[in-house]
Amino acid sequence: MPKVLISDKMSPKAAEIFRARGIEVDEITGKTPEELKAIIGDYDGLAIRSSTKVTKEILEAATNLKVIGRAGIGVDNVDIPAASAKGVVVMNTPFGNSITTAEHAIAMMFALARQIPEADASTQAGKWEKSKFMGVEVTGKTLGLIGAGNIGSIVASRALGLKMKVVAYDPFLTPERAIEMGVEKVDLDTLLARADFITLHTPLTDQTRNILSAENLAKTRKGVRIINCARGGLVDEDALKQGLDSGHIAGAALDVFKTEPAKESPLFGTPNFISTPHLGASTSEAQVNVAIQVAEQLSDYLLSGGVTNALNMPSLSAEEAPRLKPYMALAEKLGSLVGQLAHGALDSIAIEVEGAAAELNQKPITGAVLAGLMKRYSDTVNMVNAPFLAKERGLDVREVRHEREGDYHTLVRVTVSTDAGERSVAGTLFGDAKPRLVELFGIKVEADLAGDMLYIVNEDAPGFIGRLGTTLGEAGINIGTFHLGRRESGGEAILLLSVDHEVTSDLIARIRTLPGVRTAMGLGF
Ligand SMILES: NC(=O)C1=CN([C@@H]2O[C@H](COP(=O)(O)OP(=O)(O)OC[C@H]3O[C@@H](n4cnc5c(N)ncnc54)[C@H](O)[C@@H]3O)[C@@H](O)[C@H]2O)C=CC1
Ligand SMILES: O=C(O)CCC(=O)C(=O)O
Repeated sequence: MPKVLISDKMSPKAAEIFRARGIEVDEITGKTPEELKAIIGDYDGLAIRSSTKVTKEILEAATNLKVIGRAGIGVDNVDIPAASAKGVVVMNTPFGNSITTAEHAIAMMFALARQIPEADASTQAGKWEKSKFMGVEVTGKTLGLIGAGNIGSIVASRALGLKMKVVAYDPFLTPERAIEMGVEKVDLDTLLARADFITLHTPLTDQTRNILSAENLAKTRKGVRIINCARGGLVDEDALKQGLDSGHIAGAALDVFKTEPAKESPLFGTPNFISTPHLGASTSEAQVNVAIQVAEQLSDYLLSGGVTNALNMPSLSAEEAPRLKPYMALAEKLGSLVGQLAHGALDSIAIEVEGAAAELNQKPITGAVLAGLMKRYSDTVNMVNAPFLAKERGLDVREVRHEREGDYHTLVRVTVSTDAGERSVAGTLFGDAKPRLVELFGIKVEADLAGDMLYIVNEDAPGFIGRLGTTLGEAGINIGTFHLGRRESGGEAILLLSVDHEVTSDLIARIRTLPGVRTAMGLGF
C-alpha cells in the first residue's frame, strides 16, 4: 500500500481522500529540514503547501518518493530539476486557489485606496481621525497588471467590473487574448508610466525577479499604489520603502515577502504600507479545492500511473494509464534492447508508433523507451527523468506517428543512430497486453524480452544449433525459449534465447569460438 506524508497544514479532505482510496497517510507538519530528512525515506508521496522546502538534500533522503503534490500554484519551494533528476513527478493544482488569490489582490487594492487597516487601528484606538483618512476611488483608474495568466485574468475581470481601465504587461499574452480579456496589452515602461495601481501576478523566475526594481519603481507615476500577492522577490523591498517614505508611492500592499516567514522588515510600520502573511490562497473554499485536487492527483499517480498537472512530465489521465501500461512495458523493453545492442556514442533516437499505438498519447511511450535506453547510464532512471537525462546528453529525440496499420495492428519501432550506424527494433502487443519483439535490425523475429537472454548472430548453416545446445548444456545452462530469425536461407541468422541462468563472460567467450558465430552477447530485462 503506498504511503503519503502531508507535511504542511492542509484541509482534512486530503487525508480523507487518501484513506478512502486505500493509501496510508501521515500528517506530520512543522518539521525542521533535518527532521523531514529523517522520515521522508518512508514515503511514496509527499503533499505540501508552501512551508515545506523540498530541497536537493531532502530529495536525496527520499529513497522511495515517486511524487510531490503542491496544494497550490507556486512550486518555488520545490527543487524541480533535482526532483526530475531523481525521477520524482512534481504536480501542482493550478486553478484551485486562483479566484481566492485574485480576490485577495482586489481586497488589498481597496484596503490601499481607503487606508482601511490604518483607519481601523486608529478608530479602535479611540482616535476618530475622520479628516486624516482621505481615500481615492478606483472607478476610472488604470490598473497595471504584470502577469496576465489565470490569476491576473481574474483580477482583470473584477477590475473591469469595478469600471477600471486595465493595461497588462505579459510577454506571453497574445493580442487576441488581450482583446478577449478586455485589457490593453502594453510594454512594461508604458504600464509603469500609466498605472494608478500596479498588481503583480507572475511566478518568480530569473526574468521576473526584481521586476519592480528601484529603477522601474522610479518610472511609475507619482501616487502609484502597488500590490503583490504573487511572490516575494518580484519587488525590491528596500526601494519600495524609499518610495513610500518619499511619498512617490502612495501605498503598497504585500502578501508575500522575499524572505518568509517575514517576522521583521524595514517596511513594517511605514505609513501606507499594509501586509498579510501570505494569505492569498487562504479561504476555506480554496483550501478545500486544492486539498481535494492534490489528494486525487497523488492517488491517481500512485495507484494507476495517471498524471495530471505535472510540471516535469506530460499529463496522462487515469483512464489512459491502464491502456498505456502494456505499451510502456513494451517501450521500456525495446529501449533497453536497443540500448544494450547499439555500439558507439548515441546521437539520435526515433520512436515511431503505428496502427493502434498511434491513437495513444505518445509522450509516456517516449519516456518509457528513453528510460529503457538510459538504464545503462543510470540506476535511478525512470520515465520522468529519462527525457531530462537524454537532453543533458544531447540526444536528439524524434517522435513519429503512422496512423495506418502495417503487418501488426499495433507497433512501436525504436531506431537509434550512433557513430557506428543505425539500429532499429520493433515490437507489438499480443492479445493487446503481451509485449513481443517482432523485428530486430530488419530481421523478423518473434521473442519475449524477459529475464536473462542470449543474443547470437551467426551464419545460417546446418549443425550450428546442435553445437550451441551442447555448449550450453556443458555450461549447465537451461534454455527457456528459443527464437530464430534470418534474412534468407544460408544468410545471417539471429538467435535470441531466454536462459535460466545469468550469462557469464566465460560462456560468451566459448560461444564466440563456435564456427559461424559473428556476435554473441548476454542481455538482461
Ligand atoms: N499569494 C498567494 O497565496 C498565491 C500566490 N500565487 C502566485 O501567483 C502566481 C501567478 O499564478 P497564476 O496566475 O495561476 O499563474 P499563471 O502561470 O497562470 O500566470 C502567470 C503569468 O505570468 C506571465 N509571465 C511570466 N513571465 C513573465 C514576465 N517576465 N513578465 C510578465 N509576465 C510574465 C505568464 O505569461 C503567465 O501569463 C503564481 O506563480 C504564484 O507564485 C498563486 C496562488 C496563491
Ligand atoms: O498554500 C498557500 O497558502 C500559498 C499558496 C501559494 O502561494 C500558491 O498557491 O502559489
